[in-house]
Amino acid sequence: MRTRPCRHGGTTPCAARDDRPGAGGAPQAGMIPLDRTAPRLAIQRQRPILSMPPHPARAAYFLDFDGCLVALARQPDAVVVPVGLVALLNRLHRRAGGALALVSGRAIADLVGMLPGLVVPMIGSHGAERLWRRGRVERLDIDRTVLDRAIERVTDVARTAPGFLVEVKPVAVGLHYRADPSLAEKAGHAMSGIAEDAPGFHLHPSKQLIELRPDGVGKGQAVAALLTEPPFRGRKPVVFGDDLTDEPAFALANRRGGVSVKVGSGRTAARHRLADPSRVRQVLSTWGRA
Ligand SMILES: O=P(O)(O)OC[C@H]1O[C@H](O[C@H]2O[C@H](CO)[C@@H](O)[C@H](O)[C@H]2O)[C@H](O)[C@@H](O)[C@@H]1O
Repeated sequence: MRTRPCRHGGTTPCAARDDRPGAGGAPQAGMIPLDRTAPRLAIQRQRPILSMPPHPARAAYFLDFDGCLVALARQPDAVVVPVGLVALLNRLHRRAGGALALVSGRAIADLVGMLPGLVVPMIGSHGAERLWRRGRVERLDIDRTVLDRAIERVTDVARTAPGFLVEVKPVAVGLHYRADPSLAEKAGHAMSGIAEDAPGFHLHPSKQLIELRPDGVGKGQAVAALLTEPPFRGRKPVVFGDDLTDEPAFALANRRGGVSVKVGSGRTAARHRLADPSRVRQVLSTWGRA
């Protein structure tokens, strides 16, 4: 294993790879299966997103980060935040009367570090963390002993191949294999074994990453909870995301008569699709000025 640490405590060399579900994000042996109930890709039935943008006074925006607002990178700390992204988000947040939140799988500390000056509420670690106002992170209580033991074991697995990278979060741990997608199956088996000895946690497959995260968290629940509180309450959810973790939030937006937007290719329950993060930023920028 190479010993260049990433900011999350992991080590590995990485290279950008294909991120379509099925190209590393698809279930591998030992991994949680994809949601088979999600509709097949049906671009022709998806509506153009700008035809009827929701009025910012009636919308509540929930925005995913990696692969949605910013392009995916070879490893978590190699992501490039485009100039103007923070200003764009702050502007739309203002236009929406504060009803805009980042909803990410990342740790909040990571998001805060990458987005200096951002004033919007944040959901982190797939819903296990929340930053309502800058400076105070609410975090789910977990069994620290269980997680620490799992982190040790995931780190041991990562030592077996240079293509692995461990991401340690305050309440979760992830094993990345973007540098070597052929490690998907090995990662799946190893993480399944670790999850068996981690009561209170479950596996969550992501893009060339498998995470062990606390039970009961997910973006669907996180968005539903925010929608019970002002300034989100009573508004139509507008959800943007690119990954499996975003699907429950898409489904919620659909149920509540909101807008769901999948970024990139792959099966989804979302009713709209945009090609990539640069299109997402264009659309949000237009909405922020409208
Ligand atoms: O919910 P998100 O904001 O999309 O976060 C999901 C995970 O994103 C990060 O991993 C992904 O992006 C990395 C950087 O582009 C990439 O190297 C990796 O392969 C992707 O899986 C992040 O590191 C995770 O903590 C998030 O859960």
